Amino acid sequence: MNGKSLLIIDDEKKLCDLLARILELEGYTVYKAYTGKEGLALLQQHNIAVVLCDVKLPDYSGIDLVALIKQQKPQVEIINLTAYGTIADSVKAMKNGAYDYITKGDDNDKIIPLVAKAFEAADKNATSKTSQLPLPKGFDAIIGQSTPLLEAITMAKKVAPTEATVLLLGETGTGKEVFATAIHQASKYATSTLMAINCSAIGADLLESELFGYKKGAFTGALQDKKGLLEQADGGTLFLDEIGDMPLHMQAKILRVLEDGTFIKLGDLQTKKVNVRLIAATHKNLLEEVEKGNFREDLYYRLSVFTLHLPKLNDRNKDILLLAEYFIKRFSATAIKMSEDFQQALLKHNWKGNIRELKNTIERTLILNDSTILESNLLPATFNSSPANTNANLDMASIEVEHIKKVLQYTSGNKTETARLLGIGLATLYRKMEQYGIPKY
Ligand SMILES: Nc1ncnc2c1ncn2[C@@H]1O[C@H](COP(=O)(O)OP(=O)(O)OP(=O)(O)O)[C@@H](O)[C@H]1O
Repeated sequence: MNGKSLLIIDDEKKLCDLLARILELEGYTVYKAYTGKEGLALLQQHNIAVVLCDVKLPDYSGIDLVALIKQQKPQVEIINLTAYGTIADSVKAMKNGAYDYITKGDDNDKIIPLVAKAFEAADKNATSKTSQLPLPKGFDAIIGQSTPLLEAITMAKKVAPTEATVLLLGETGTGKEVFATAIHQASKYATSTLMAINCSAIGADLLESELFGYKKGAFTGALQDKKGLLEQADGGTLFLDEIGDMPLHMQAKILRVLEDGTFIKLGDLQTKKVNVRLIAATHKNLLEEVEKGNFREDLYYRLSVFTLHLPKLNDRNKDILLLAEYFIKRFSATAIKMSEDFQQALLKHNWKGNIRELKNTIERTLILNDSTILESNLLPATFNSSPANTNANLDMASIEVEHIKKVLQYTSGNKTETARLLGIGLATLYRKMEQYGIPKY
């Protein structure tokens, strides 16, 4: 036994048992589940680091399940098992954070090394949680000194100790979740938990059962009663990210929670009451969504009592270098400075992905960097307007190969993470790996 635990979720019992035997012989402790629900329950009960999961399960789509597992246990790595014809689904699942996928029957010899790699990545996830710098908490985690950001912080500090619902508006990567966490931590609800869910990441049915919970027998596969996030957050805060994507019928249920704290579990007849503070966020213009009929007007007015607008990074230029320095310290153990050119390139860039993009850019640059000074040539091509090396395509290709390999090594072969750091789509990464003959692991 190597003491490492994994979970196989597959409704094809024979295949599930066979895989379990193969992996047990490798020394893993293997848990088996034939439905998504059983799998989720086992994940809560045991210290499981890697999940092998069928893409098509009787009660869940594997794509939704990946998002859900990643949301509940971000350190866990998931390998999808696909049949021919469902590879497109697997690529979607990887976008939701799956580690990799493997074709059933065809790839048996690949399973063992892939599982070993996934365990390495899961270990890394677990340890990276405790990075060199102790992570600042609450409002201290919000880095920046620009006027629009300081104004947002002042407002957030005022509303935090109250019971008011807060609506956070801002483009992707502007720090809505960071603000929601800070508000929770500075509130009386901080003695209980902050539960968060992204309403756009999972399908409508799953979102409903995750939020409101269900009674045993409410639908096929509801084998036992399940508490929803609302109940789990009782006494604490529920953060509804991307609320603009919540289906209309669920908006009605959320409105009721806001009005009197009550809701009904799926398959239940009785009303439950909770004391939960709601924080919602969206990058959408909710008024426009109201006009289009996609968002309830009454919920909009209920939510927008206290609205906080988070500024785009380009509207807070003063913070770009401050944030860059902060991320350098977080990601690097040694003292590293930015050259003047590097700083200018950061200041001139159009940060469409806002702080998330800046954070990823710094992380990527540090991987490539071998010196104590970050130079602008380490930045992706979109940052440098200087004429590119026109010498030969071959050179560019070999640089690209080296770069992809370096990042793959850094992420222990995690393709989703690699694509994220490279700033390209997953399908593009796969295409490039195939084109350049870069081994999958
Ligand atoms: N002011 C800040 N100081 C330090 N880090 C920040 C700040 N704002 C955001 N970040 C970091 O940037 C990344 C994106 O932030 P966050 O997830 O809060 O954005 P978001 O607006 O919720 O994005 P999305 O709408 O895509 O969910 C996170 O890694 C977060 O830690």
